Amino acid sequence: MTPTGTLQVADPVLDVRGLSARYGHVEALKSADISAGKGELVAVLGPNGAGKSTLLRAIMGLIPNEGEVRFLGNSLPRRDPVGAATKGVVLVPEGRGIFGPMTVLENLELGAYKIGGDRQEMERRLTHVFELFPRVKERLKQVAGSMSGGEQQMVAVGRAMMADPKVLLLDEPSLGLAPRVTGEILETLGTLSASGLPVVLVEQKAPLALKLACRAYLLSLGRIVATINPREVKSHDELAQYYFA
Ligand SMILES: Nc1ncnc2c1ncn2[C@@H]1O[C@H](COP(=O)(O)OP(=O)(O)OP(=O)(O)O)[C@@H](O)[C@H]1O
Repeated sequence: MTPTGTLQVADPVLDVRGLSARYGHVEALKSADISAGKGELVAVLGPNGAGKSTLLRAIMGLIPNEGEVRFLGNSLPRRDPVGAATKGVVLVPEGRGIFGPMTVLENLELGAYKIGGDRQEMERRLTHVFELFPRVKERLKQVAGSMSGGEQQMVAVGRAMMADPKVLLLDEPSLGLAPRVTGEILETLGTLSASGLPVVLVEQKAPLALKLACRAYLLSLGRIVATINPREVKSHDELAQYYFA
């Protein structure tokens, strides 16, 4: 796992400028700027309640927001999550959001609902998911809710890939998972970004995310307080000043 890319993105696929969001009186996100270009995996780090999930929800238009989200050079409408997903901005939410009573295959096929009855395209996308997560292929008929947490996360990422994303947003995919399976999933995200797909990874486990990311944004109390080049972080203690500020 090696960091790729640079701190400057010339032509970002996703370019978030001055994005703010509030819940009632709580200003959860304050004028955040982040970007992700082709082949980049960028991490969003920060302690509990820093605003990481809010940032992803605001990018998707799931919550009221101010500011601008530019995607492939055009502004996304402020509150149109379905439109954003249809264009290729795809979120793997915290908690995975898979449909427990449905089979693994049904969950995956739902991710590609846009293509309708095009079986050939469906098979092509499924093959790609099986290459990424061979274990998923072995469990296609299993009810998704009966899988382990790690397997469910693989299905969640797989379902997002079935939508043929142009940028992939993930909210703490490692939550509650054992280190080995977390490593497997993060390594797959590294493979995806190396193949060109921009990935925005919200993660509390900073050391893991920094191994993969070309750039990390540190959120604290709703504000991006640092943009980090992971290659320049000598020890995790350097980040602690922001976590405990
Ligand atoms: N639905 C909501 N209603 C009111 N306040 C909320 C809501 N969701 C989040 N908040 C508040 O907004 C702030 C940011 O929350 P957010 O979930 O974005 O943080 P986070 O960095 O993702 O935290 P965690 O790592 O614990 O998931 C917190 O103060 C939180 O309490």
